[in-house]
Amino acid sequence: MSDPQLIRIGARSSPMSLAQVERVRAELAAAHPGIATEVVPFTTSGDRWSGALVELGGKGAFTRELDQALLAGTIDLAVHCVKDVPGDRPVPAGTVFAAYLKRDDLRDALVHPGGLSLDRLPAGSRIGTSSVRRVAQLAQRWPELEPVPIRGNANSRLAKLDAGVVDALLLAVSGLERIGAQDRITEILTVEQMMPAVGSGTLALQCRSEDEAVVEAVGALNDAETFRQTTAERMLLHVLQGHCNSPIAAFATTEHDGRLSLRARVFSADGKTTLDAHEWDRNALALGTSVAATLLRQGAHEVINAIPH
Ligand SMILES: NCc1[nH]cc(CCC(=O)O)c1CC(=O)O
Repeated sequence: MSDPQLIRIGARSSPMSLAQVERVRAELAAAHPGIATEVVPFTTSGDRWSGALVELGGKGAFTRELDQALLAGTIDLAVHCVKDVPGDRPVPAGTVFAAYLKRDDLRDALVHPGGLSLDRLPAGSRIGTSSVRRVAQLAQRWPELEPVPIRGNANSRLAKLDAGVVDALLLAVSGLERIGAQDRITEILTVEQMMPAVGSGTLALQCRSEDEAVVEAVGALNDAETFRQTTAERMLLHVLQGHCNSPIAAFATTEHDGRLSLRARVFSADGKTTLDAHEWDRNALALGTSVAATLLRQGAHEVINAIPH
């Protein structure tokens, strides 16, 4: 099949999103020097709304408008953080994830202007994060710290931190690297301290399924191990059927012998209950299903449904 001449890429206008699109353009240019790319800017409902995301009426606040533009044919490619893609339902009909880029750092980081770590922060320190997963893990390990809801893109959160609205921020290492703010990191949290969300650090490239030339061209950017890991993580999320307020953490890695390892935790909102599972398998779908089943046997549905949503 012949290469498409032009690929129009839909991008949210935040600095992080634009950096992600520039990475995609660079990788596409290296793989297919003959294909031109064009960036089509978007503002999604998740970007416009500064309140709690749960009030936006369902998941996909950062992906819905891009899905619609893809299906309407005004763009050919959407770049998503896998972390922002709802996991309890299939990818929208008529679209396909044609590639997962090689995963970046999947850990979370603390940004504290005074340079302290979470263990050293004084009691009552206000930690800016709206992630139920991070809030539950803060409550579990650092109950004396005070999570404070904060929204907006990472740059605006850093500006709020500098203005003294909060004392510190929890943000993804990969996101801070993408906006060139890695020098603001004061502590990188271990996966044991702060288990990452499904899809952390991974970008997915979404195309129209019928657009075979684009699917094939974009497929050249796929990283095979990231694909396996993401498949296992998203299968777990699909089987657990979490809602948008579910504190679920999970990450897959590839062992030296080629098997996948998948660790997952489900937390109660107050962090007092933690369900934990860790299994290995060569088959990503079987592994995601099995780890989810283990968590369900431990009572994951009860823990998930006890949280208002
Ligand atoms: N929730 C928003 C979001 N979605 C993806 C990233 C960063 C990149 C990633 O983890 O893949 C972020 C910011 C953050 O959590 O700090």
